[in-house]
Amino acid sequence: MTQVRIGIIGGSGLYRMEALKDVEEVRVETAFGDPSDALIVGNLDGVPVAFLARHGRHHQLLPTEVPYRANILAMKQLGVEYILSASAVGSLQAEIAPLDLVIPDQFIDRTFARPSTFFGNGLVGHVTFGDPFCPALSQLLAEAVSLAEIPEIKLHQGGTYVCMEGPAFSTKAESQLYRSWGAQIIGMTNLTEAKLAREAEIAYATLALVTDYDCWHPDHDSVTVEMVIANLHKNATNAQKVVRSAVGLLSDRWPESAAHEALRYALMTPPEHVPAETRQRLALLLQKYWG
Ligand SMILES: CSC[C@H]1O[C@H](OP(=O)(O)O)[C@H](O)[C@@H]1O
Ligand SMILES: Nc1ncnc2[nH]cnc12
Repeated sequence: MTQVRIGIIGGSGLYRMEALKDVEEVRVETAFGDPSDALIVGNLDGVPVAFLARHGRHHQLLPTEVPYRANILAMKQLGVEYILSASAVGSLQAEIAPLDLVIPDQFIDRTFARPSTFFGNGLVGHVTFGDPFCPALSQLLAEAVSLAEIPEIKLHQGGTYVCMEGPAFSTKAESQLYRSWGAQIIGMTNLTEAKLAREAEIAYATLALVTDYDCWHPDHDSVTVEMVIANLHKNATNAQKVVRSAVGLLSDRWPESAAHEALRYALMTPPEHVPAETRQRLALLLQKYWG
């Protein structure tokens, strides 16, 4: 199978990368089912990458329905070591305005109806997740924003992303609660993806595109899909420029990441006590340590 080291996951409003050349649609089957869509393998300025539309190319999958495990495992099967994610988010703070960019560094997990681990079925593992985004990859993404020279776009480096279950947006009481917790942005997808990427030893960073003020701001209307889409259309081109320059930087540096060794001290169950079927299903993640 084609091998690529860089994966790109596009969220709401980013269903394809226009600058991708020599594209091939790869239907990847995984032990956790089919990914959201075919992976689009091609090259960005000569660098091989694999692109995946998180909700499917026609946006058919709810945040709860996205097959996150299959998506991450499909990336791993292609050889991906770094994932750049692009996501639409609401702002929970006045100084983070619609159309701004945020590179988050923390999460608060409010999801409750989706699998978020590869472990279980006789294999217990606990990965370190204190820094849920890869700091080196996030720093590189910030440099890519400067390199992309996007006029009048403000970048916020760092920030806490509240990951809610959805699909309905938050109530005002919830939105105020998250503000009181000091969180900066809100979305419905990234926590699950980042956790699974960590378990798969893939470095993960997010470029968050702010589309709205959720529903807490007294001077702005509550978020609607129409609002999100209108703002995404305005900055989807910017997102692609940033991702493109990030891929260029990444292919020069291939930074070290603690994520690449995340399973070294995470596996609790001795291999001889793990059911053969579970070992088989997770072979790609375990083979480095268990042969
Ligand atoms: C269309 S608004 C809500 C939707 O947008 C975000 O998606 P993604 O993270 O894939 O860009 C948010 O998480 C919700 O899924
Ligand atoms: N306000 C919001 N809440 C949750 N997810 C979002 N995605 C974009 N805006 C959002």
